[in-house]
Amino acid sequence: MRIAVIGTGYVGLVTGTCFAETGNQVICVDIDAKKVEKMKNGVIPIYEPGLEELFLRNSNEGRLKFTTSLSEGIKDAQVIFLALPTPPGADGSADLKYILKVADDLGPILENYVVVIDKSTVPVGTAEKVQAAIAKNAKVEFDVVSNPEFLREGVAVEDFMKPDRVVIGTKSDKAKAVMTKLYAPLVRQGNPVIFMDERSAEMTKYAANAFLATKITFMNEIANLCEKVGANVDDIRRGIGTDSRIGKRFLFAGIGYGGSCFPKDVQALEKTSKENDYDFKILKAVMDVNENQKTKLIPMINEYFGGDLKGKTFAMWGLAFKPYTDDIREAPALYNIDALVEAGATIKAYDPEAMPNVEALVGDKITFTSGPYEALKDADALLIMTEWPQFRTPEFEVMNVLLKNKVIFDGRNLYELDEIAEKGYTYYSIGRETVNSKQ
Ligand SMILES: NC(=O)C1=CN([C@@H]2O[C@H](COP(=O)(O)OP(=O)(O)OC[C@H]3O[C@@H](n4cnc5c(N)ncnc54)[C@H](O)[C@@H]3O)[C@@H](O)[C@H]2O)C=CC1
Ligand SMILES: O=C(O)[C@H]1O[C@H](OP(=O)(O)OP(=O)(O)OC[C@H]2O[C@@H](n3ccc(=O)[nH]c3=O)[C@H](O)[C@@H]2O)[C@H](O)[C@@H](O)[C@@H]1O
Repeated sequence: MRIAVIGTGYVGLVTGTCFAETGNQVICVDIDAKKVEKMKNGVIPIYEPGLEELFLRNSNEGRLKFTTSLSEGIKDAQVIFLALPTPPGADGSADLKYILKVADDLGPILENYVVVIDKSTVPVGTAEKVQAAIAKNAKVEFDVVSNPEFLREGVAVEDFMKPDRVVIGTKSDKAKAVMTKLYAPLVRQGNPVIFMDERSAEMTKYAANAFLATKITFMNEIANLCEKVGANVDDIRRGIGTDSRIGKRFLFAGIGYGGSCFPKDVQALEKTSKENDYDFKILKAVMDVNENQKTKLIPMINEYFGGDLKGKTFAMWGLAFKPYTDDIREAPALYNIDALVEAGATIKAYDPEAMPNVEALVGDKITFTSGPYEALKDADALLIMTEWPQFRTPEFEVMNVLLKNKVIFDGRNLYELDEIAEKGYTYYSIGRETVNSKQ
């Protein structure tokens, strides 16, 4: 099939590359000329495990091409994916300006029947708006389909190639047939393609993200209560996760959910509720709890240092909103940087992938180190913000020498309490008893 993908961010580039891998001819369109030039020269603009290999293979074999020209990109396309940003507008609702601009531009240049696919996360009713925007100037028949994406950053290729399910919202039989053919190679393992109407597909995406954000937040509240009653949230997680009705995944307590999607999508769904005169109380609580959770370690740090952080130096391990990505959008680390710097502290940070993005954002507000141990040198304490695997089994003997105080504030519960007590560390984590080894 001939495919155009408009927007080459995390979703667009993965979509384009993976569909090229399944044998389609793909042209990716982006307005960012620098990015397109890079990709034309075989340079992948984002870090996503496993993507580069597929990107290079399909580019070299001529199935994956790049352009800044919408008309060149969509010429002869049978399907057009819209993988454009839908950031929060000033009032919290999803801003559709990128989507509707491209829809406006598409109308006059369509030459044959085409299926236009909303891959972006968009509020209920957007397919109809896109349909209307294209129809204003279109001279040919077309369908607009809602096909939300459920991939996670860091495992995007695997999620895309082996989806738990594919959701397709359309009432058109013609579009249904095209979509069935397109996804056939990805759903061979028996994972279902679920057809529904456009509005239900749009709502499914928000329901999935809001449910997962709620699940995490529920565990964060259990963790907060565990700290008060002297229970261990990791035991609770094991104790409830084994119940197949609850499930083992997305039960990890920590310093809140971040990323480009959960925060904005929960907010946008709450906004949709409000617009429809529905008071979605759980969503409001989820946002409220998550806001506080992000800087949950700060009072603990203050407690340890007697309320005065002026002149203190903190080593920070992890900046990305989660491991295996360089994405720092809504990363809890950023909120902690702000709070600590405001309190007069200095931060030396290390992250395997996200440092360039943080540097571009905060400049010399903090310093960056070339490895995790370098960050510890003369630091008053270690803070853990992201659970990169390399932080899980550090060399404590090396750490003992570098850190001024044997104290760790861990936002991701990387270490066992008895192990850390044995090493002589004072250890604050989430939803677990504090290990106090202070002399
Ligand atoms: N990042 C993720 O893990 C997931 C994101 N989504 C949704 O997918 C959508 C896209 O998200 P990301 O890929 O993260 O966005 P992104 O911000 O990484 O990429 C968007 C791309 O679109 C380009 N663009 C903007 N206007 C354009 C135009 N007029 N023509 C061509 N290109 C244009 C930008 O230059 C950028 O390269 C959002 O709605 C998001 O909520 C859905 C599932 C997962
Ligand atoms: O719409 C989207 O963009 C995507 O949003 C999330 O994917 P992503 O944001 O890439 O990352 P997740 O793995 O879901 O993690 C999100 C946040 O929740 C946090 N989290 C996750 C799981 C957990 O148990 N505890 C927890 O605090 C992570 O640290 C991270 O900050 C969803 O998992 C995807 O299905 C969805 O497609």
